[in-house]
Amino acid sequence: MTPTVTVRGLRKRYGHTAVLDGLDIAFGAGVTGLLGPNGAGKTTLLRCLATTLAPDAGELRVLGLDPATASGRTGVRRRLGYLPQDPGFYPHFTVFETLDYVAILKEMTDRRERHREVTRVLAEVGLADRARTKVRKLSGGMRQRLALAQALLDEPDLLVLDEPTVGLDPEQRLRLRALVSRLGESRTVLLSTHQTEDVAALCERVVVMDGGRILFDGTPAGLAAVAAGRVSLGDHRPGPGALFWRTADGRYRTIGDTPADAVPAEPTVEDGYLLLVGRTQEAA
Ligand SMILES: Nc1ncnc2c1ncn2[C@@H]1O[C@H](COP(=O)(O)OP(=O)(O)OP(=O)(O)O)[C@@H](O)[C@H]1O
Repeated sequence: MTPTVTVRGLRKRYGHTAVLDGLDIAFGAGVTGLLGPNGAGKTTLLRCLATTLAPDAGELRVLGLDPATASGRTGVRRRLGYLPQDPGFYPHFTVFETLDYVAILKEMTDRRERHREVTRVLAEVGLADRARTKVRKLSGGMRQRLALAQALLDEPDLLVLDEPTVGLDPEQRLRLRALVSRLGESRTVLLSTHQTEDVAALCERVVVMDGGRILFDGTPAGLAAVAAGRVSLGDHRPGPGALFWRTADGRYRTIGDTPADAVPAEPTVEDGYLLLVGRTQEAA
């Protein structure tokens, strides 16, 4: 892998809490998913890469540039598409005006070319028929698609997407998967999510973070394999302390020690993630 993004010894703390605790990692072309519980440090890492937050210590190289310098930050921003967790839009702008405004900030000076690009990204996210709608009239899922559209403007080399599937209906989620996987064929896409199905379906690499550290870095199949031999299906309710739920066919699916009458089941990415994160939370 030729790294597009390199992170060495990255540290960030708020007050006495170390949110990123000496992180070392590199990312190359393709789609990488970041998983981790609330507060794990995913957004903090993505914000450092997107140059909206300065780390306390450590080295970053993003697209060959150093975000610690003013010229490096400008260079990264020119080639970056960033979907922040909480994008602030002007409610009285229309969808088209919002994207046109971001495109101007991205230095797209030719009006005709810029409008063509806005039209293209609107079609990519299925909002072409909403171009004249005011942002305040959009549904939550439509607003999320608008946020994604602004990240796609001007074909960025690096896409940083913080929880891109939040609020999307199943059809739009599928559409986003198709779009992101296509982009990942030639670019670096980093996305954070709580949806293990999206990771399994879309990401060739998954990184699990907790407490500002990396717990796992590998393929979705490798993360599922963390739970190999520790997932089972049984007809009887497991004892207290077990992590289980009743499935649609009335059987009990248990993650962890196999109850006496249960049979092994195929582990999923979610099972591996739950075991990994559960173990560290028990140890904490
Ligand atoms: N501006 C801030 N001031 C103080 N603490 C902050 C700030 N931003 C983040 N934090 C804290 O840093 C920690 C990591 O937050 P971060 O948003 O990076 O986590 P996350 O993995 O993205 O979580 P989530 O899945 O909930 O989005 C949390 O404990 C959070 O409360």
